[in-house]
Amino acid sequence: MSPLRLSFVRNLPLKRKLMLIIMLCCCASLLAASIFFLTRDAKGLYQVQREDLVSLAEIIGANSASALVFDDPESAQRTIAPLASKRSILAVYVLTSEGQIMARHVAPEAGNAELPLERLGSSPSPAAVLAAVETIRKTAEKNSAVSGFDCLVQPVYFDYERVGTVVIHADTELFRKNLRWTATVTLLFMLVTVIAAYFFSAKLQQMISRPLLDLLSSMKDVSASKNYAIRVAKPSDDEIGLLYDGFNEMLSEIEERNQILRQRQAHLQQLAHYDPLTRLPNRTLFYDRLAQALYQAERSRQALSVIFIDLDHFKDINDTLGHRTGDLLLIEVASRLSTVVRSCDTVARLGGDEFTIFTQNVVNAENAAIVAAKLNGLFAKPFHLGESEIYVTASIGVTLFPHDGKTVDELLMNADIAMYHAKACGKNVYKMFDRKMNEHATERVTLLSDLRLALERDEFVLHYQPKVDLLTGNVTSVEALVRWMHPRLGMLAPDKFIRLSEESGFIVELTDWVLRTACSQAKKWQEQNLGSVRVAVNLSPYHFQRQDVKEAILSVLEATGLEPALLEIEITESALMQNDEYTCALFRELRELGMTISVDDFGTGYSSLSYLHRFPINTLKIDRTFILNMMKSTEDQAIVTAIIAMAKSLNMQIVAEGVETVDQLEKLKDQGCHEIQGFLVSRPVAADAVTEFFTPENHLHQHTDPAQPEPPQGASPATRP
Ligand SMILES: Nc1nc2c(ncn2[C@@H]2O[C@H](COP(=O)(O)O[C@H]3[C@@H](O)[C@H](n4cnc5c(=O)[nH]c(N)nc54)O[C@@H]3COP(=O)(O)O)[C@@H](O)[C@H]2O)c(=O)[nH]1
Repeated sequence: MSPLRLSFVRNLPLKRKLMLIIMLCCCASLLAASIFFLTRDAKGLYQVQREDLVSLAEIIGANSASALVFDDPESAQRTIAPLASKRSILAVYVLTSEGQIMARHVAPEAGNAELPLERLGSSPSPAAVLAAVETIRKTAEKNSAVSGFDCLVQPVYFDYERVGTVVIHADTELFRKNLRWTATVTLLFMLVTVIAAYFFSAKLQQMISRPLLDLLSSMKDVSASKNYAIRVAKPSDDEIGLLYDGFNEMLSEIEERNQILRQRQAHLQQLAHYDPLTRLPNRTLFYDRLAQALYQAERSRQALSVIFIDLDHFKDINDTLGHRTGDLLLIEVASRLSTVVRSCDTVARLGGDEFTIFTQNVVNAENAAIVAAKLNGLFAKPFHLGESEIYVTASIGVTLFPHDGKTVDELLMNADIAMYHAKACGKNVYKMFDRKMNEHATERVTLLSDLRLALERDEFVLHYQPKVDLLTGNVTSVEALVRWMHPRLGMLAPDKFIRLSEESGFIVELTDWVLRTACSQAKKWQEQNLGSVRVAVNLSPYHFQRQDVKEAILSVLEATGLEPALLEIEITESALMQNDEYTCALFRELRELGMTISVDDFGTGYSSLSYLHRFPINTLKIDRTFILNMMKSTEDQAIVTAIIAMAKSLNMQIVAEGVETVDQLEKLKDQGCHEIQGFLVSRPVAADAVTEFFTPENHLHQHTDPAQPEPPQGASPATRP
């Protein structure tokens, strides 16, 4: 079959295909059966006719044998005369063995038939007769029943000797009639059977195709409705039933996968839009909601406030009490913040300890300030975090739409700027945004870009402040304190740029510079025969985020040639607690190399006695706020006493920072403090002025005036009486 036909069949609907197959099979088998039976019937009919002819010929032969022997044509003619009444016999000839026709009977109906012996004429020659008889015999052997007549050549014997031949021509009409009848019946039977087969196959194809079509329609339903909970009822237990089972199983699997996908999608949605720790909306969702709220507010001409909240000293809490406590604090803060706002407002966590809120339908700035004050009040009560109870404050910045800004970015930036101002104002307050604040922010950005160039331009300078032994009055070491000679703003103190350096990551480069400059200066002093002047360098907590602090310090020592024993590392209490395993190991190594490790601003952090004990620390420097207040506050006095006692019990050296008055000095002496540092001795001075600390006349006992200003670079310590 051509490929075109095949594809035509292949593309037929299933029920047509089934019908076609059934009908083809049925017709083919009927045809084969009909041909078989028709052939068999034809053969049988022909056989009967032949047998009749043979027995007739034998009878004629037997009766005409004596007539042939005795050459009696009349007797032979009489023998065949009764055949005239037999309509099926067309002609009968009795021939002598020499070829003479002794008797003949030709029926009138034989006129149409081309009888061979009749074609020879009325007196044929014996040879022609014999030749014609031979032809008839050969024809008879071929069973030529369809040539219009049948013939038979039968030899006649007398005493086992052939005496003649009987030739019979019979009419085959009856045979053909019978055959036609059989064929007609067969055809009719075929027709009836085909019709029956058609109806039967129609039923059968329905049995097969209906469930398949039903399944197909269910599939379409599922596909259109996307309802994978649909199940199809199995019509039977055969292969089609299995197909239904398979379909149902597939739906169950899709449903199950969809369920998982939905869960994952919901989870992703949650992750994409919510902060996993506090479950508050995250930055993305906050931006989105704020954008929508701004759109609404603009249409309804209403005001809206955006509030930025940043926890004060959150890093210290994280570093000292651990990240778990930090997390608990954030969760608790989130829950407190949510109590203040209405359901139409949004509280979000932007990241770290930064929270944002927007409140809708704000009547005026006072209204927004009330909310900010309420938020501020949330931090008045302590936070119970596991076993700890701590007080935490927050700095809050508030900005208003449309007054301060119109876009999400603008408003968030303003609220952030206002929050920074709240921090700068001593923290634990809220500040309403003011356009002037922008100028400060711009200044900050300018300062940051200046900062990056300052190293190249050699704008940093170190001042040194001495620490004096209270027993001997001698200077034990000098602390290197950086200053920035800003080309436009003049001499800037570290509090103007250290935090900015830390936030921008510049602190690493700056600390490297301070370390290198301080060490090479200390080496110079040594070479100037001032003796061994130990120099103390402040390391920022951010500096410890690099893992090669030790290598950086050693390479500076190697480059400058300073002995490790002449270097003191100062680190704040909060930095000490951060990354404690690493810091502890680092300090141990630095101490083993001979360096001194001091903890700066001690008392402001949260370190416990047991915690401190684990660190290889040489010196504790009591924060200057305690020294400043110790004369008027018994509490601060008690803290100073406790710190001194604790340090002594841990065999640590004690330095009191910020000593400005003789009273403070005397008190500290009484308490058994080892060293002091402060304006009473000297303000930080330029490197050249340091030499004076080491002359005998510049002894502690001569220092009296704490109020002198910080001297210009190169000036000598102004504290000498
Ligand atoms: N990471 C780094 N931090 C540094 C570096 N240089 C300084 N700093 C830190 O900056 C903070 C401010 O320092 P500074 O303005 O230099 O102030 C120091 C002294 O001037 C001041 N001081 C000393 N005595 C008195 C006093 O009697 N009264 C008074 N009101 N102030 C006084 O204290 C500062 C030194 O303090 P400390 O470091 O805690 O010993 C300051 O925290 C510096 O640490 C740097 O290179 N890297």
